[in-house]
Amino acid sequence: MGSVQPDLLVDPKTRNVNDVAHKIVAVGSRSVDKAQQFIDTSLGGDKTIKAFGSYAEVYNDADVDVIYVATPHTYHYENSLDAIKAKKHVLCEKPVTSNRAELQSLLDAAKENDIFFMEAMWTRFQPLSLEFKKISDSGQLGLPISVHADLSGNFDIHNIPNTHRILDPKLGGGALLDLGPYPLVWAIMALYEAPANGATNPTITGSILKTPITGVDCNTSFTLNFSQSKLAAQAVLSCSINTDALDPGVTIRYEKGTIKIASPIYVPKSFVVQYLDEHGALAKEEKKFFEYVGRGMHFQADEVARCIRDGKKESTLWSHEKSLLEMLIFDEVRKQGGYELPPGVEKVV
Ligand SMILES: NC(=O)C1=CN([C@@H]2O[C@H](COP(=O)(O)OP(=O)(O)OC[C@H]3O[C@@H](n4cnc5c(N)ncnc54)[C@H](OP(=O)(O)O)[C@@H]3O)[C@@H](O)[C@H]2O)C=CC1
Ligand SMILES: O=C1OC[C@@H](O)[C@H](O)[C@H]1O
Repeated sequence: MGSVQPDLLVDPKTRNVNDVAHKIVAVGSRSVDKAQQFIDTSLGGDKTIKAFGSYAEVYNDADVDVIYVATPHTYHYENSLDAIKAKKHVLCEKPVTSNRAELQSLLDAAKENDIFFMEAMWTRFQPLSLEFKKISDSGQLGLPISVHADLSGNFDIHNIPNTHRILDPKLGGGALLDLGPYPLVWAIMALYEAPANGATNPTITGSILKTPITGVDCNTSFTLNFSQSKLAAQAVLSCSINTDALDPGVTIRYEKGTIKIASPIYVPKSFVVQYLDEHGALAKEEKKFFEYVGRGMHFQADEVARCIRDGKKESTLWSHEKSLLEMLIFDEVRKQGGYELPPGVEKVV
């Protein structure tokens, strides 16, 4: 089961949104009882929501416009493809697929079927991120020089079953695919999207330490050099499944200042901007706080609704190009780190 649904119940007016609204029409599960249980426990028992015992029934329901895919990573490709073939728009959880080839195949199918498709990179749409982007891109801090970002989580890997999605290689287990999208989204926002970079791809170096429990990546770090444009900047990114997250989780240094993003970096509630004087000493510090009703997943849902209303097939803020870059980076880091998914798991290679 996914996690965007409870946020869809929040009145959009609480976040000053008046132009779009959301309605949960159906919940699909491999078990109808589980679908009904989710409706009862997470969606207030709303009798108007249909409980289906298969995903196909959701894809084929005439009242459904958009499918939210929130199965384990290695099922995103086939679930999204089935939805697209049924002519439904798709919001698919991160990481969007197991590899870049699967994503390209999905994007081809979305184009052929004239369907909107977006990876659920919810962090990109939060008000904090929009405010961060204004400051970062304005030039008031000068050019960005480096991004240090980490997302780790202690999943108690010695005590959870090997079949847990975080440990099972068949489900794309490990740190990179699950947690890696979040340090990466900050590097993409600060560096890839920086006006001076002009959407130029970085060079990629990755290192992986695997857990002997199942062989998935336990501690992964990757660096991205953005130096083929007017920018000369480096992102140093990391993720682990056996330790807690750093706080602040993201530090971005610029020629004339620093921005520190509070943990958790997937839904931060504050950041600090430090302005340096001409001697490099701290001249001024500003802290910005963000509050809203809900967990913060509704902002991406608003984007999906607006794009579909306006006939768009992709979001500008989290475009297909950015998801493709993400998968290119993850493929390369897994290659350099020697983490191969079991044969047959990747449906397109
Ligand atoms: N944006 C965010 O903050 C978050 C995003 N995620 C993303 O959402 C996805 C799902 O994560 P999470 O909910 O923790 O995962 P779970 O392991 O809890 O699986 C979610 C559901 O997927 C269904 N499912 C379908 N096929 C399988 C299978 N072979 N094995 C196990 N479950 C299967 C099950 O539903 P059923 O039996 O009802 O069909 C299950 O309840 C991941 O890709 C993750 O990256 C996760 C957490 C937070
Ligand atoms: O998307 C996510 O965000 C929070 C993490 O704890 C979780 O494992 C991940 O899937």
